[in-house]
Amino acid sequence: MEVAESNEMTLETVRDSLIRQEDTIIFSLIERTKYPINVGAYDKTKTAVSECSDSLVEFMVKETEAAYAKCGRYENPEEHPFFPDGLPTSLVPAFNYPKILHPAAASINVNSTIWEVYFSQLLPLITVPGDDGNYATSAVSDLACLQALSRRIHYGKFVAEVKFKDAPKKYESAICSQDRDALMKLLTFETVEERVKKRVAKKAMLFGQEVSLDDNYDEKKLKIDPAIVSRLYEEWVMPLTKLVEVEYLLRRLD
Ligand SMILES: O=C(O)C(=O)C[C@]1(C(=O)O)C=C[C@@H](O)C=C1
Repeated sequence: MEVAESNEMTLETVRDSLIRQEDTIIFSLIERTKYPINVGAYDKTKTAVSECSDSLVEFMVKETEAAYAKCGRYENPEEHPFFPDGLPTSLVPAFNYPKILHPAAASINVNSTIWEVYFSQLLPLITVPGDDGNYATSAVSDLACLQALSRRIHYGKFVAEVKFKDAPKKYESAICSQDRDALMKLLTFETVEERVKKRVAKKAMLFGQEVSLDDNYDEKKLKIDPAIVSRLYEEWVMPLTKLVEVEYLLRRLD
């Protein structure tokens, strides 16, 4: 299957986009740290929404995504809903997005894994225990984090497309034999990953600093632990991006 030229996308430009997206992710995580974990927002026994028995956060995300869908957000190949079933159709004129990806890309959505990892592992690391009742505000903040992470992780489709276009021969035999491990090896650049981990830690330190015009403030007090941000990238963000890359490449010759 032929896919259109990658409209000037290169490995450098897709990596630049991933670097820019780090800022969005780190700022959204910093926002979420303002509130304690507020399990009430996720616990169906505490805040289940009466009509549908969803947790508050599920309800909010579904309702928000329905509005986004009507505005055409999910027509954009960079955007992926967390609850794709039964979304309304877009009510706005279609925009002609450049056809960069293989059509099979549309079937790849790892948001259910991102959701699970975010609430069970990531959130407890970046928040303090406790409950201040700010459930709706925390849930809005969660959605911002989830969307930023989802966009970054699914950007793996574009990274994989550029890698494939740059060196189709390198990937073809692993794709033909549907060899996930071989694909994973081929697309991994350990030195790049090391730089990503260091850079996100540095950004977390810079973005999370107190800024004051007074002399007596603690400039070492950080809003988020840079080591945790680095760990999130190492353990979840990069592995899930690579999972998306593998899933994409497996279908690239369909
Ligand atoms: O930059 C790449 O080549 C990517 O595929 C992205 C990424 C990442 O998630 O940051 C993933 C795999 C590589 O090993 C390095 C980095």
